[in-house]
Amino acid sequence: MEKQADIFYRELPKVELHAHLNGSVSFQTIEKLIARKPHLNIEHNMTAIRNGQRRTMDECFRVFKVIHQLVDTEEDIFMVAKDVVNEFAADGVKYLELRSTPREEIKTGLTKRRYVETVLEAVKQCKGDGVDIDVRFLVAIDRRNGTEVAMETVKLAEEFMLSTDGLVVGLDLSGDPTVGHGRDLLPALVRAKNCGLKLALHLSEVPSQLEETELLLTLPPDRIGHGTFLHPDVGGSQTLVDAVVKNNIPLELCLTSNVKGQTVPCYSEHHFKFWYQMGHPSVICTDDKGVFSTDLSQEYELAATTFGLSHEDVWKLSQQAIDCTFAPETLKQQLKQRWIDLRPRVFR
Ligand SMILES: CNc1ncnc2c1ncn2[C@@H]1O[C@H](COP(=O)(O)O)[C@@H](O)[C@H]1O
Ligand SMILES: [Zn+2]
Repeated sequence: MEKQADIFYRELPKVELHAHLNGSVSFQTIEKLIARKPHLNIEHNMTAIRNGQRRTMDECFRVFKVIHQLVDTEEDIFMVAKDVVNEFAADGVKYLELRSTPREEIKTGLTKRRYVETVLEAVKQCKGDGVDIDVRFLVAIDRRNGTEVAMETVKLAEEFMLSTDGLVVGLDLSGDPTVGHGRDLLPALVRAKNCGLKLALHLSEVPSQLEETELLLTLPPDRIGHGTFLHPDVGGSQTLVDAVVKNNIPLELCLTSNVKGQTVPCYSEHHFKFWYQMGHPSVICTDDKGVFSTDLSQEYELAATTFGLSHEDVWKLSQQAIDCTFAPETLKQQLKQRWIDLRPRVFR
């Protein structure tokens, strides 16, 4: 991260709903990982995209491969998860839904189950340490791994949902959007939905996925990641927009991620404008704060300066995000009270 957001945005209580664990690893944590694994010869410029730089989606996905090389043991995952949770808390995030793809690393003996357990242990330790943030977890399906792995992942997520006292709340569908087809993953997603897992799906992140998007919208998902190419001006369709509006599906919008990954030409052309103007539930998120060198305060500030939002508009935006969480009703009420309590301090 190169520049800090204005104090208003940092003190604003925030909800983060779209954060991939390994994309959220900070510069400082990468330093520690590089020191643990000097033989990999990994340098900083291979793990983060600085301000002003742009990458193709393909290049972005190569960055994740590098980070995965650095994060391949239980100890690494534990440290990464703890650091990421602490960093979001330090940035004023009061409620975080973290997502990550369970990985198996034969070399280090890591299993998918241990992977998830380790992340959850880190989250619990943060809670025990009194870190001021509520965290929930979404198990991620990487779309490039196909039908069987997707089904396995859903079964794992289901088990964790039932055994973790509400810490695991849902499922994410992510991975390189140019690889694979949603149709192959539909049975797994249907099963997830039927067993009570909430669905947060990356949808229409790249152009020309009308058919896949239409199909996945029939589920329907509980939230949409990006939805960059849903609306007709960019090759989507009114039918898709209508389906999203009719089902009132909130969008998770990640400005810097989309601009640096070049699916959106510049901030002012971000589809935030389209959905926000319609009054559709839109939640500002980071996606990968480490990889894209940002944080949630900066993303709120960017949205405000780009689209001329007042402090009052920004406050409403962060407050309305509470209703888009997968948190139980009691926690939503607690969060709303937190916002009321914190308001005088933010607007002092
Ligand atoms: C830039 N837009 C994006 N589009 C789609 N998937 C993305 C993504 N950013 C991140 N991921 C998904 O998250 C993984 C890294 O975190 P975890 O190892 O799961 O914690 C990536 O490998 C990819 O599957
Ligand atoms: Zn994402």
